[in-house]
Amino acid sequence: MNNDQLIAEAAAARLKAYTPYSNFKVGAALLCNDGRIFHGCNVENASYGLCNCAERTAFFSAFAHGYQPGDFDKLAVIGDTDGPIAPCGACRQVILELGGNELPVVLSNLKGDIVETTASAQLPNAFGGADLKKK
Ligand SMILES: O=c1ccn([C@H]2C[C@H](O)[C@@H](CO)O2)c(=O)[nH]1
Ligand SMILES: [Zn+2]
Repeated sequence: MNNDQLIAEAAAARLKAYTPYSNFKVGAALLCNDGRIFHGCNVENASYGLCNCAERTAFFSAFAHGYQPGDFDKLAVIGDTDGPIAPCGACRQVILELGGNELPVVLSNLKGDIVETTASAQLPNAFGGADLKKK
């Protein structure tokens, strides 16, 4: 599965987004190390703070199907942005913990701009589970 193929999966998921408030649709595709792909789209709510991003939808779907940290090979995300989409801070935090520091993250847009980065590069100096264990 190359980047273009995973981006195409994210683009297909994007079309399922529920976005009556922002009309800004985002898609994500999360590749597992057994080859399975989980899709995510943003799902909005009239109570705006309850909106869930495409990236977190994809991860939460994978966990609901029994996948765990360490099971993922790559995340692709696509939105109708000028440059490659930039995941929000909340998603960067979730991607880092559930996907792991080295998870490749492929960010793209409808024009075909693509950048490949990693979960940890997207959130330097992150708070994490290890911090909770300090007394
Ligand atoms: O990377 C991103 C950025 C934004 N959104 C969603 C959240 C909200 O539904 C809409 C506008 O912020 O786009 C995502 O799903 N992923
Ligand atoms: Zn987000």
